[in-house]
Amino acid sequence: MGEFRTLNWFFSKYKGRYIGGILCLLAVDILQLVMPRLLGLITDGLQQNNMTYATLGWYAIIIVIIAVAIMILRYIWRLLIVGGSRLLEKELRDRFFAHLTTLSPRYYNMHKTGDLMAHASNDINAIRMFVGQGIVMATDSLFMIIASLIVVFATIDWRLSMLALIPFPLMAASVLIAGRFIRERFEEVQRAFSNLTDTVEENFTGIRVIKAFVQEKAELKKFAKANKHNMDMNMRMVKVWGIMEPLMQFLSALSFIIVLYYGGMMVINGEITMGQFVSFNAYLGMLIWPVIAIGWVVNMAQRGTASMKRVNVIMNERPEIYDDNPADIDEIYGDIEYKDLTFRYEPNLPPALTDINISVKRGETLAIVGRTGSGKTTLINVLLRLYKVEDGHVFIDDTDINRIPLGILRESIGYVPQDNFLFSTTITENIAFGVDNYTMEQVEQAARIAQLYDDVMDFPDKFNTIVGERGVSLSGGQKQRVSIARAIMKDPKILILDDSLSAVDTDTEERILKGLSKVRKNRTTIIIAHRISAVKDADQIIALDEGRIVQRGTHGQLIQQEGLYKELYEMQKLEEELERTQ
Ligand SMILES: Nc1ncnc2c1ncn2[C@@H]1O[C@H](COP(=O)(O)OP(=O)(O)OP(=O)(O)O)[C@@H](O)[C@H]1O
Repeated sequence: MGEFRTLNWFFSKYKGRYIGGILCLLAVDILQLVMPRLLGLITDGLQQNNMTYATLGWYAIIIVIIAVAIMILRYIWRLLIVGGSRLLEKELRDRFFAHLTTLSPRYYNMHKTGDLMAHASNDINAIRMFVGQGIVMATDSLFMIIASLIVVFATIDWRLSMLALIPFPLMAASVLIAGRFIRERFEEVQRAFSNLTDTVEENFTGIRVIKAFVQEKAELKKFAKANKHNMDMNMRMVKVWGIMEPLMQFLSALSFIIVLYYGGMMVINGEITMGQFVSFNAYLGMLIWPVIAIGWVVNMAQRGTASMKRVNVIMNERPEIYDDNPADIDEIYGDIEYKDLTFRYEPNLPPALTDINISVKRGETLAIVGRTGSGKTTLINVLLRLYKVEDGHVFIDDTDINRIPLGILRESIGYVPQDNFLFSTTITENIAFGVDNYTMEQVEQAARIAQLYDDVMDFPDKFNTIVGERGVSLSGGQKQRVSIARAIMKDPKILILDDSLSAVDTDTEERILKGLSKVRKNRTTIIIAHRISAVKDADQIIALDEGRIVQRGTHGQLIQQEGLYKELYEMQKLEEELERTQ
């Protein structure tokens, strides 16, 4: 239960709500306890023939008043406590999500998104159930059990009470045991269902590949298998669930039989009155639910605690990259320097970058070329502080990158990543992502520079066109250009294009680069490209091979040298010629 200490902020914030709720709940319980007693009094009155119409009427009025009070108070505690648990769910999920956004990409490389989603839904649900229903059931059951036992033991007959209680431990134990089975099987059902939805989702996302490889039948088979597994798991669950109610009814019937037989004999022998017999039966009826509930609460508590533990582990994860001793900087200007940088993603992996030395002055353009996997993107990851580098190796404006406040650093960089992620919203919002105040002119201007404007004008809703999920309705080249427009829109001090011109033809590429150079005054630009045409005008070009800089210079200098750059250049010339002759 110590795990729930992390929720202290919540309970102290909503103390009043919980105390009020529990008081109402106890008031309902007390009122409920009065009912059987009234029934007993009425029975005795009727049996002893001393009941008048008027007293009967009074009893009826009292019962109605109690019933109305129970109804109102029950509604209030439900609002307070069940509503409170919904508040907890919301606030906990907000905190959880906010915390996840602070974690670095390395964390996400090591944890599956599906698992994080499961924590955000299933675990937070389990915590909500325990903090809402669990607290209610525990308070309610314990109070009802103790209070009804005291009443029956004290006011009716202790021997009858003892006998009637014989099946109760059996009931609690079977709920507890069955509950464990149910929980296990329920988890299997959830896993089967998430497997089923994963299969469907993957099919929808990959529908083009599936069709192109004529895999519809194979996929149908896979789906049928997942669907059957889902049903089997549900059947296993139904088998345990199905036995619960009949078993409970049987065990409680045993209790009633004991009372009927033994209690009946006591009435015949005059040891208890008819009224006591009737109210005993009513108390017994009231005890059954709390006893069953105790079993449920124990299960709920176990589940809630396990979930709380898992959520706590994630919440205690310290962001690897954060502002520690930040320099007093308001803006950056764009001088970039890498000094003797050797970088590994993980200590046990070979270095992705070795002995890197680069110096770019503000306003200059640096181009990076190299074969796939040579470390180009890694250079950018380090500059964006997406991964941690040691102090003393990467500088912006002569300040160590680790001391530049993250917010300022990332606001000052316009980054067009390799995988152009678009949100399922309008083109305008995709372009203006990350900019709070903007005008349509700015959006249009960014689209013009990115050579996207004409394409957008051809769409029926122009800039209000909604981009389908992950931008399916746009071509690869259009998506790249939306991404470029997004980076331009930020008017950044440093613009980074990571292989962002690969899906456009060379003419468009040239126009984009020209447009960029016009607005590039004092802006440092880094272009990563596979095509020489994209990099030939850069102030300096570096060629990377297996994480090392193997060549550096301008286009003019590099094509004079034997080496990687010239190889790439020759190869591309050959490709172009081949294309022309085809
Ligand atoms: N998150 C990561 N964890 C571990 N290793 C990584 C990670 N990202 C990249 N690497 C490795 O680092 C090396 C350089 O990768 P990088 O992405 O920088 O190459 P690249 O030159 O940008 O390649 P491409 O042109 O294909 O994008 C590769 O060997 C890659 O496997």
